[in-house]
Amino acid sequence: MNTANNNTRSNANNATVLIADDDEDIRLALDLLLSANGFKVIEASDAKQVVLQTQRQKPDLVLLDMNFSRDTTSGQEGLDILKQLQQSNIPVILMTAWGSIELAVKGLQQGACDFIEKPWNKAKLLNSISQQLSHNRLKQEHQGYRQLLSSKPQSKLQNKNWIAESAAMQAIEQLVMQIAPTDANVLILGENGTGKSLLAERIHQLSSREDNPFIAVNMAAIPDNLFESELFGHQKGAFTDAKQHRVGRFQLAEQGSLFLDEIGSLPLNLQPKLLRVLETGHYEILGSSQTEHANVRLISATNANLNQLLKDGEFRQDLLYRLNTLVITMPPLRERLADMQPLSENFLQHFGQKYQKSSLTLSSGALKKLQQHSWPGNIRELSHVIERAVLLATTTEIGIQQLLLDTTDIESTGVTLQPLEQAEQQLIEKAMQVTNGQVIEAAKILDISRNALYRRLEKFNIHYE
Ligand SMILES: Nc1ncnc2c1ncn2[C@@H]1O[C@H](COP(=O)(O)OP(=O)(O)OP(=O)(O)O)[C@@H](O)[C@H]1O
Repeated sequence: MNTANNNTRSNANNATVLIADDDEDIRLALDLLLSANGFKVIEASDAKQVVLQTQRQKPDLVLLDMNFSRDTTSGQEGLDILKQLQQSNIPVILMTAWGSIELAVKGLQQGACDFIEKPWNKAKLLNSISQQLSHNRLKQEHQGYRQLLSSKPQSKLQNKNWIAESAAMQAIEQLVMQIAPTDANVLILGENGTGKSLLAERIHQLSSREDNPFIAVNMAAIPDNLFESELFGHQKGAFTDAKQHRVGRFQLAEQGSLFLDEIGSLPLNLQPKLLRVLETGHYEILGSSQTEHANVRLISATNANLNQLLKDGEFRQDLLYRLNTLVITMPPLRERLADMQPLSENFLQHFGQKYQKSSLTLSSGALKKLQQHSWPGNIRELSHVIERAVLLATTTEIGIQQLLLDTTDIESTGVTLQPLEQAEQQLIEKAMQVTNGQVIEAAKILDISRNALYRRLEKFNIHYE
């Protein structure tokens, strides 16, 4: 038996097909063909029976003749039944007389999924039935997933406080408020643990798609040979290991947002496929020849240097242009020191609850220590440090000792030995830069008074408002 027939058999899987035709000989011929290929067959010889059989036996597919009464050729009868079948969500394949393309097109426009000309080609007919059955199965599975997703009690973001008090984060907030309601693709850049994933979800929550799914995919965690199936889904039997149907992430995110994290990990040979969906909205489920249409907003993120990947020929320029309609660069934690206290207090409260230690506070020494650390792992690292401190706490105040931060930070911040006054000037310039020139906030970071900072700004001739 050839592969097409094997696929038909595996897709038949006891599927029930209703043959709706007034010609007894045609019903018999089709019955023989379909039964021999593993389908359960029921029959209807007039319009009334079609509706009745559909309600009672709930077939998985209907093969519908367009002209029930032998002497009519208008096809109106078939179109009328088609309309009634639409409500039941059962796929319908039309059977039309040879040469009646116009009628077939009308049927397709009104919701039929395919058409077959009489006299039929056996392999073609079996193939079409098999494809429509698996497509419908995928559709149902997909609806099931979406119901599951929409019944999620709370999103990740609703459980978390979004902290953005520093000047750098305030600027990002302003941008997010502007771009979230649009459908534009967004690329989020930034070091590990800076909050790229949380920001992606925030953009989704602030968009008109908020009631639809937010689907996140970590591209770095997918083996190369499974990318296509992960993104676009596959049909049973599409490749050796495809034992079950799989709904792709594009389909799951339909009407919602798709977040592709670590986009730099997308293999070069698959980049044209993603580019095609972004350009045309079209893609195919693996193993199916039917073209699907995606309606998703794409948010992607990476900590990789995409420009370097471009230079090295590992990332396509045209794909980057599609992804980076809008770019947001998350600042590292060491450049948003005004967020250190609220972030730490947020984690203190969270882990205090988790480990049943209430009313925990940070000593001023501990806060200063946190502000001096270089945080290569950014907010994720801060959350781990605070979790450990909560576990180690013996009183309600967390001190420097519980933070267990070593003193090697200076090396990792890349500070070089230089005249003290020069270092002072550099620190002040940096503080003014990360606070967007806000003197009060910069003074807080440097832990000096506002007047002391003004004096130094004058001394070093640094511009301020
Ligand atoms: N603005 C914020 N307010 C509160 N918590 C935050 C904020 N940003 C990030 N976090 C927390 O920091 C941790 C890391 O965030 P997230 O996973 O979004 O970072 P990421 O940049 O996507 O990391 P990676 O690059 O490793 O994928 C999470 O626990 C997240 O809840």
